[in-house]
Amino acid sequence: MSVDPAAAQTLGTVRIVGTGLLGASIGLGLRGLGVRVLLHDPSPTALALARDMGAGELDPGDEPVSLVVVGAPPDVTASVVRAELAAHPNATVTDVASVKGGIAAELAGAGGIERYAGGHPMAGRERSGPTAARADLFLGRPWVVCPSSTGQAHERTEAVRMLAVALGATPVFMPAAEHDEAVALISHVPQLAASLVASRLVKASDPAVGLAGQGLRDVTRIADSDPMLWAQILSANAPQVAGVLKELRTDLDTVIAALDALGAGEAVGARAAVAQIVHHGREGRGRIPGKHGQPQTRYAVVTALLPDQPGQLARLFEDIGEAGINVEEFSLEHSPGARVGLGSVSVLPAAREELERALTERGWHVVA
Ligand SMILES: NC(=O)C1=CN([C@@H]2O[C@H](COP(=O)(O)OP(=O)(O)OC[C@H]3O[C@@H](n4cnc5c(N)ncnc54)[C@H](O)[C@@H]3O)[C@@H](O)[C@H]2O)C=CC1
Ligand SMILES: O=C(O)C(=O)Cc1ccc(O)cc1
Repeated sequence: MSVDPAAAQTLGTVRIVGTGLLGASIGLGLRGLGVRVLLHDPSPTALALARDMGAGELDPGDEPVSLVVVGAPPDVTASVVRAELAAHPNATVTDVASVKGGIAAELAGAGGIERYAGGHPMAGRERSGPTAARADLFLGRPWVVCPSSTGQAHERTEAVRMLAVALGATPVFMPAAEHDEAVALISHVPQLAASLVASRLVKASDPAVGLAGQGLRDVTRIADSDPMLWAQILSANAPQVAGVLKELRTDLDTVIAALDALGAGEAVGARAAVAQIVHHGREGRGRIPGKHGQPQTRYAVVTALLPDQPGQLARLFEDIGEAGINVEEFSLEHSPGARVGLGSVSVLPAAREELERALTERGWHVVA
């Protein structure tokens, strides 16, 4: 999946209201395709940062726009959409809020509602604000489009579909209620599960936490998310999320009962119950689209062992630079007290072999 300059050309001038992670990422992606992007945010800092990052220009306020994208927090999205519909009487207005049903209900009967089609790119990060924005955030990701009525004019939903296609996403048309049920299961409960598991660590002993490996990091990655944003998302989708959690509670009760039985020595059937949960988990994970349930790989990752000594990171980057390879992303995994860290260098897939060879030649231990 790649960006689509032809789709971008159909968009006309795009106004982005709310220039945080999502708004600035959309701006960056569209600017890269030559679209005129006008930015607005009540926070002067968020606005200036998005402009400085190249997400668009400050909206002078007197230019006609074809499409307005609202990237504001969920709890103000409906009122911002309403104001944008009124201020831009010919524009299509869309938003990117994570929950759609409440916004659709709040907007029922609003002036110009026939020009609004909600959206939700299924792409994000655990960081917020324009400095976390990236033009390639939406590549290969679903982008849900929720028409505001069954008979909505094609040109309105088409404008939102083209926005998604331009940014390399896959548009998926879905009614708001169906969307909200789905995201409770695939996004909101996983967020809570990550937060609940990570919360168990707060009072854990240092030696226990020191044993942490990649499994714990994988399971808790999104526990780093913004509490304010998630309080809004979870409250906007409360009944749907609670429904999934109740099913989860039934499963939890089954595992707890089995483990209690094992602990008490009355173990007939208990091992089977535990194995069944793990088996079902494998079955469920197998249903996640993408290779082995992983998100589509944009970059190849080469991991090198880094001795825990001053200057090693600088030496690694110098060696990569000398090899003429561009680093797209970098992460360092290092457990306190460990004598080595793992430096993961993300590069374009075509550069992977060359990087492995260059690092090995320069004495680095590249981890398979
Ligand atoms: N963070 C994520 O991973 C994802 C978030 N979303 C949705 O995208 C929307 C934006 O989220 P983020 O970009 O992560 O948040 P963010 O916190 O990075 O950005 C939100 C921006 O909206 C601005 N804002 C606040 N009140 C406003 C108002 N009344 N009018 C206009 N702008 C206002 C803020 O100043 C800030 O710059 C939310 O509705 C969220 O549900 C959707 C997909 C993924
Ligand atoms: O980081 C991830 O994997 C996410 O799933 C991020 C995310 C957060 C909120 C959304 O509404 C959509 C996507």
